[in-house]
Amino acid sequence: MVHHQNKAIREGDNPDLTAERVTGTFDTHSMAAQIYNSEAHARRRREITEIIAKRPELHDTKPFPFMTREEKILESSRKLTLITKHMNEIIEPNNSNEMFHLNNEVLGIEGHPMALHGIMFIPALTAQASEEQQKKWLTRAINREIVGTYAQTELGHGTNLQNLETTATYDVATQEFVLHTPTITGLKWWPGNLGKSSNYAVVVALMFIKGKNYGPHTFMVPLRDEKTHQPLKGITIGDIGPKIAYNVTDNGFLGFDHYRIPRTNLLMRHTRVEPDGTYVKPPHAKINYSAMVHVRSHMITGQAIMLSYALTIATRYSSVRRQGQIDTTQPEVKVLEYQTQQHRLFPYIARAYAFVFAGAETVKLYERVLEEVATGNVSLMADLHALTSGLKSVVSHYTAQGIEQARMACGGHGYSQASYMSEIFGVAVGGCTYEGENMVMLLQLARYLVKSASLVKTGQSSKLGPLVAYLGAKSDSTSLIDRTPTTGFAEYVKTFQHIARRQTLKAADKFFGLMEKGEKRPIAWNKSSVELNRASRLHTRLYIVEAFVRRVEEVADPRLKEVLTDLLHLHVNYELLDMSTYALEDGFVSSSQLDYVRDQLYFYLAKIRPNAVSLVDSWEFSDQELRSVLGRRDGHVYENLFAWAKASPLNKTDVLPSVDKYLKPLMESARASKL
Ligand SMILES: CC(C)(COP(=O)(O)OP(=O)(O)OC[C@H]1O[C@@H](n2cnc3c(N)ncnc32)[C@H](O)[C@@H]1OP(=O)(O)O)[C@@H](O)C(=O)NCCC(=O)NCCSC(=O)CCCCCCCCCCCCCCC(=O)O
Ligand SMILES: Cc1cc2nc3c(=O)[nH]c(=O)nc-3n(C[C@H](O)[C@H](O)[C@H](O)COP(=O)(O)OP(=O)(O)OC[C@H]3O[C@@H](n4cnc5c(N)ncnc54)[C@H](O)[C@@H]3O)c2cc1C
Repeated sequence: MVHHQNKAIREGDNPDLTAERVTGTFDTHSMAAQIYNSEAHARRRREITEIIAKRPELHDTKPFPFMTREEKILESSRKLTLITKHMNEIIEPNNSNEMFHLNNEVLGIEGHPMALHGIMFIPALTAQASEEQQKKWLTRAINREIVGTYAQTELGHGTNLQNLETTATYDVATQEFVLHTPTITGLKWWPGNLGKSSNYAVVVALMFIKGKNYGPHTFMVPLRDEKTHQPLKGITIGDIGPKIAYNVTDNGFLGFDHYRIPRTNLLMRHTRVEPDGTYVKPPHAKINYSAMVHVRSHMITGQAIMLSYALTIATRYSSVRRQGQIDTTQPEVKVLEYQTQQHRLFPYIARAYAFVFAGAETVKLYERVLEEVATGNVSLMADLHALTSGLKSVVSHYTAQGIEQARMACGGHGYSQASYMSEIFGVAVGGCTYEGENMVMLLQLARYLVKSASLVKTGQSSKLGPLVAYLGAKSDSTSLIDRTPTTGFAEYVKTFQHIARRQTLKAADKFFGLMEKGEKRPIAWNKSSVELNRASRLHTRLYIVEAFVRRVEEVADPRLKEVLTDLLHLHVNYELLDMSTYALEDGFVSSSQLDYVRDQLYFYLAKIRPNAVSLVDSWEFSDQELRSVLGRRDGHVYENLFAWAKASPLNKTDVLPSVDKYLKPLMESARASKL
């Protein structure tokens, strides 16, 4: 048996796809170890996939698009129960990476009844509950004796947490907090799994003590009777209805009618309220926002994975889809031969790699900050908040764009739910909104950038943190791209730094200038906000490039290094062209340099072409995880599309009741009236 570099090759596969895999120049298992940050993790992913493949009870009973929402929820609950029961046979206990993979394989991306339990409820209790509170609730939550969510957003307010309407008013006499929803707009609205699944929630409410508003605080709140699952007295609760996607998750509404909880249900690791109502403030004003920072840190990787789902589907399909000719004397070509198709897909393949590398760095920083905050050191919280605010916005935006490009790259079949593209898009694009609407989060990063710009302007550049140190450096007079013999990325990085620095300082100038002219700070901020957000995007895109460069520098295997270097070349040239307005406007990059950048882009599209399928195969998504007929590993698309269509519920009978009831009588009466 021949050992190929691409480990996805199997006998009997579509020969067009096998031909693509044979040309791969690197070992896809080794690349998976880069993507998943260690050989051990990549291997464990494969082992988990194999275990699941052998357990039919963990497979979908029919394709998701053929199920109603109720059926999906039932099916997902069935599988969730099974994986909870057999968890220790499949994954290492409490290994969140393995749990994430297990969930993606078995439950899929549409959510499940405990989605928010894992991603926000447990992290909120871990970071914000005191040790005593953790003994009471956290172990039960981890054991899944109770199911919880994170209830913050309201019908009338999501972004602006200071204006939430849900109040938690301290009653000194009974040592209780009274939770209350004063209006319809104060109803909690959106929290995942709040509607039907959860019996507890970490609720965010404005805390009032003796008439004083202490702002948003987090409370552990029982919602439903643990035995009957009926809503408790004083609680109004339900599902908010179907959404664009993510419909297995019961996003919900919740209202409180003077609902009492003990004082000790305020999460008290960092903040306390004494029995007499004395407030002990936390070491950082935003420490209660930790569950949001948790998701923002992890969702970068989650988004990269969803982008890669779509790219795997589109790249594999483009290798088996033949349409038209390039040389009219030759047979029809694979659509992947078209430069336009490559230009549509390959830069996003590069972005997906860039995002997953940036995501890994973000999680590392998050874990460090988590440890430090637990010991009372909050010094890195602002940096982490700025970084994750920018990354969640930029990455979710390009992920949604990339998925949509991948869908269109599949032509008509991309529009069929057999491709699964619409669900992937729908779930991923939610990331532009949840955990802080993208514009709003870019503006959070802009606050940090403006402060940094002001250090530069006042000659205090030495005080800049490592993420923004480049703002204090001097630019060359022009970019040296194509003017130096170096083959590295230093000139590109310097060019991105120049662009981000110039835009940041310019936007800050605009803001400070407006204030100097007498505008109040918030008005000046609003009038500068488009320019400020441009700066935030450029800063974040620079960070992503740098994270990519750092990773490529670390890679030792020469075959991996070569293909990752090709991808990085593609990335920097594509990014620079995409932001060429900024590069050209002060003459830092000339139009002839941009011609060079364009040529480089086309060169690397062609160079990557033989590795395209191996680059997407390296993510090692199983067919079960991808849930896409077009993206099948074996490339047998057409026969399976036909089988999929035949399985459509509409094809159960030859004549639909709607035809019997309406169309037949309509046609008959039309015929009769002609007589
Ligand atoms: C930040 C706000 C916009 C404003 O908040 P405030 O009004 O309180 O701020 P102020 O104006 O008073 O002060 C600003 C000030 O505070 C600093 N700040 C703000 N936040 C933080 C923070 N978190 N840390 C540190 N500092 C912070 C800020 O920098 C300013 O400092 P300066 O004054 O010095 O400039 C706030 O209102 C806000 O955050 N709004 C957004 C609301 C929001 O995000 N809501 C989220 C609700 S929960 C939700 O949406 C859940 C969705 C979950 C969906 C499912 C997700 C599934 C994803 C799965 C991914 C898993 C993948 C795993 C993969 C893997 O890892 O393998
Ligand atoms: C799939 C999904 C899952 C969710 N899960 C949860 C959950 O589990 N728990 C939970 O509590 N919430 C959840 N949410 C809610 C989510 O966090 C909020 O919808 C999100 O934070 C945006 O807030 P908003 O809806 O109030 O938007 P708005 O703030 O009303 O945004 C509307 C528009 O106003 C703009 N805007 C608002 N404020 C400003 C500003 N200061 N400056 C400039 N522009 C501004 C925005 O950019 C946007 O264009 C979920 C939402 C979705 C879509």
